[in-house]
Amino acid sequence: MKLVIHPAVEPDRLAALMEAAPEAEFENAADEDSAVEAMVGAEAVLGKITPRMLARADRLRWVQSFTASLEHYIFPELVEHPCTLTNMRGLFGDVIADQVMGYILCFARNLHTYVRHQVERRYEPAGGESARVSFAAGPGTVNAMDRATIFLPGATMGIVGFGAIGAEIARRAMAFGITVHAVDRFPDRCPKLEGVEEIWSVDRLHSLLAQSDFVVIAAPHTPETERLFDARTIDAMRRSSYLINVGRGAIVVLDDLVDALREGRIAGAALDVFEVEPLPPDHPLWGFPNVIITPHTAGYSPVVSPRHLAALTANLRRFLRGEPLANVVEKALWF
Ligand SMILES: NC(=O)C1=CN([C@@H]2O[C@H](COP(=O)(O)OP(=O)(O)OC[C@H]3O[C@@H](n4cnc5c(N)ncnc54)[C@H](O)[C@@H]3O)[C@@H](O)[C@H]2O)C=CC1
Ligand SMILES: O=C(O)C(=O)CO
Repeated sequence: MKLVIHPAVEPDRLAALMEAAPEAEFENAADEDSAVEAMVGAEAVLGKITPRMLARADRLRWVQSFTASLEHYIFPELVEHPCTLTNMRGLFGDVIADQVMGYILCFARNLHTYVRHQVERRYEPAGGESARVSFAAGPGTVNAMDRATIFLPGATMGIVGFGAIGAEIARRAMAFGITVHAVDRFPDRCPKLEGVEEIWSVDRLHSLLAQSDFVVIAAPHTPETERLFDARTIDAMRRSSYLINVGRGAIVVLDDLVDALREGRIAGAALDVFEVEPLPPDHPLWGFPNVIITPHTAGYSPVVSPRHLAALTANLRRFLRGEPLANVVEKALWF
């Protein structure tokens, strides 16, 4: 059986795939032209298939993407084609959830502000010296402390997209005492997690936003989620709440977010993904002290590469044995 890998993987990865499927013939295609050449007779593509590759396919039955998200993979002919498409959902849940809790702890305890202060050798409470607490100073000072911090066991989180990542975020948030709600395209298919208040359908997004101190986007970029967080949606959030996006950049309209931040219509944001990546150096988002920017690295961890290879080889074995594949996606939902 012939399989095309595109783009080509490292020799150690190829060796692991060959070991998992000694009976298969692998074409580790260095570029699109060689991948197109190799498509005749190929029954599977591991990685990215392009329209030119698909046009040459005569025996294709399976495409396994190397990523969880599919917006750069999917095109009309692939949606129409009878091959099965599988993705890499589920590899990143715990890793990305740790990063989300990192953002939340920064906002709750002002750690991002103190890191900036440290660069300036500035020994001062977030919110200025007037926010320093002295219990001898009488009423009012405690209010200043209240304004500068968030007590997590009293906080609420709204998760948009309650899949593998969303569920792990919820698990950690609940361990900090945060009350968690969510919306999802398919509430009935979501992981069942004790303690999560409710998982609503997406038509209740605005109710979710109205009651959340932290709004976390962990959904894919699909036609339904593209530009979902525009000015109208952002305005449904509380003025005191923070927007966190670890899903995909195209879900949040950055110009609208910048306007909301400028006008104090939300408290801040933490973003790992952007409409345009890399985020240009002159983008206004860089200038906000209440914004944390990470360069699409929320999924980085030493555990991810071994998990990726294990998921790939496991699905490859299933395919060769004719067993049902893991992480089959409904192509039409993505286009
Ligand atoms: N920042 C990063 O480095 C990474 C980001 N991601 C992003 O996270 C996304 C989710 O990954 P997983 O949790 O592993 O996938 P998953 O498939 O387990 O979860 C996605 C969830 O979003 C839901 N969903 C789909 N359309 C929706 C909509 N219109 N509104 C609300 N929910 C909707 C799905 O029903 C599903 O429950 C990926 O598609 C990718 O875009 C994934 C890996 C790394
Ligand atoms: O797999 C994905 O979708 C990613 O974003 C990996 O970083």
